Amino acid sequence: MTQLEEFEPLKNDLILRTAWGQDVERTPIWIMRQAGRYLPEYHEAKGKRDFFECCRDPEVSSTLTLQPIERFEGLLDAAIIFSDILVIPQAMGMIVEMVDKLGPHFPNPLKSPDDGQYEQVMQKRVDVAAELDYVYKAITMTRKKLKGRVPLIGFCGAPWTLLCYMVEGGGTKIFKESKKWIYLYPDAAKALLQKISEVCVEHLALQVKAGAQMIQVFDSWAGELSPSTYKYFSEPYLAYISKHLPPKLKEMGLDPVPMIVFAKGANQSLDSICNLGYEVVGLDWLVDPAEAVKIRGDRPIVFQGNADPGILYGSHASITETVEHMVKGFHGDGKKGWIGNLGHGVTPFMKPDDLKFYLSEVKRLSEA
Ligand SMILES: Cc1c2[nH]c(c1CCC(=O)O)Cc1[nH]c(c(CCC(=O)O)c1C)Cc1[nH]c(c(CCC(=O)O)c1C)Cc1[nH]c(c(C)c1CCC(=O)O)C2
Repeated sequence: MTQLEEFEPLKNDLILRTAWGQDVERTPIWIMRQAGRYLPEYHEAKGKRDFFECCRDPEVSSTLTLQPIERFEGLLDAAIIFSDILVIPQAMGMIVEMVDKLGPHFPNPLKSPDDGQYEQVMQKRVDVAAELDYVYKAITMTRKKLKGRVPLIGFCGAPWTLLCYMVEGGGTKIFKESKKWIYLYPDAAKALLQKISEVCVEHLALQVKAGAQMIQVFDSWAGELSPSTYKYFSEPYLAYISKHLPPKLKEMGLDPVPMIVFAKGANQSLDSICNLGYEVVGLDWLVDPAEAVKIRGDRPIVFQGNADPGILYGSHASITETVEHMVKGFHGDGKKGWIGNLGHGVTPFMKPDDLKFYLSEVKRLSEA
């Protein structure tokens, strides 16, 4: 039994049926970063609160999660809990701040295996349930407020992407520290990746226990690795998560949930990503839908994506054209195997009405 009694039954389970590989009536759709700064109501609800303060307040987090569901009523087929991938480094004992207009900042990033911080992070026994209790409270509260309108997605960052943030101390264009870790201290990097992976499994399992009905692992920096270093520093840990989450859920008396992996920029490894044990593989816009379908072959993998988010800066005619191209490419073999999304998140500069048009075009053209 995954469902706590107080949750209403789902009125729209299209995305779950699609993720499990069933034939469906149309393509379900949700959007990465569908909640956030491009929505005026986000700024209003957030007020003067700091970003992580919003994540830590279940009432605020659930309000922000529901905003796109309410604005785009009937056009989104899933909600994603308002939280961040960087709550895991925080749970592991690191300080992370969100600096306005700059993004995340770690005042004390991990510098080398012999700085005291690394030792501390590696030694710390992480009590995930206690540290991230606010995420689970937000999920349970959001499930109640959703009243079964659409399923709720939980998520975490992939070990490789989290390592990048923990050693860089924030965003970067050159990945100097991350590359130093893998090329100078590969064993220490692998030990850290393993430790992060274990926290990821626990965090995902507890999100499902709290009410998440599907999960996504975001490997936003997968594209910074070469095919061979990706195999060594990212894939084994993505595989660790997909291998250990289902038995962990079983042990906790919970039903399995569909798992999505999004390894942005790692399209050269798409064939092996299709073997990682996830039901759904998220695609960025650098891979053509028909090409991805060819690489998938007859494996029962569902794709998610993948229009260039930049189409939302363009005309409605170009949005329609892009959606037609995706429908043709992904639906080559019938109305299954595709969850609509963009190839990455919406940006603060996009107009909600243009996103609405994209959502309605996927709906219209995929059911035709
Ligand atoms: C890399 C990453 C992060 N966080 C996340 C990723 C993976 C996805 C991706 O690749 O974009 C994931 C994430 N972050 C957020 C969500 C919430 C749910 C949703 O998708 O709507 C999710 C799923 C909220 C957020 N996370 C963040 C915001 C903006 C916060 C604000 O300034 O109000 C939101 C709404 C902040 C954040 N958090 C992070 C960064 C780099 C930033 C700053 C980015 C920027 O300035 O655009 C780390």
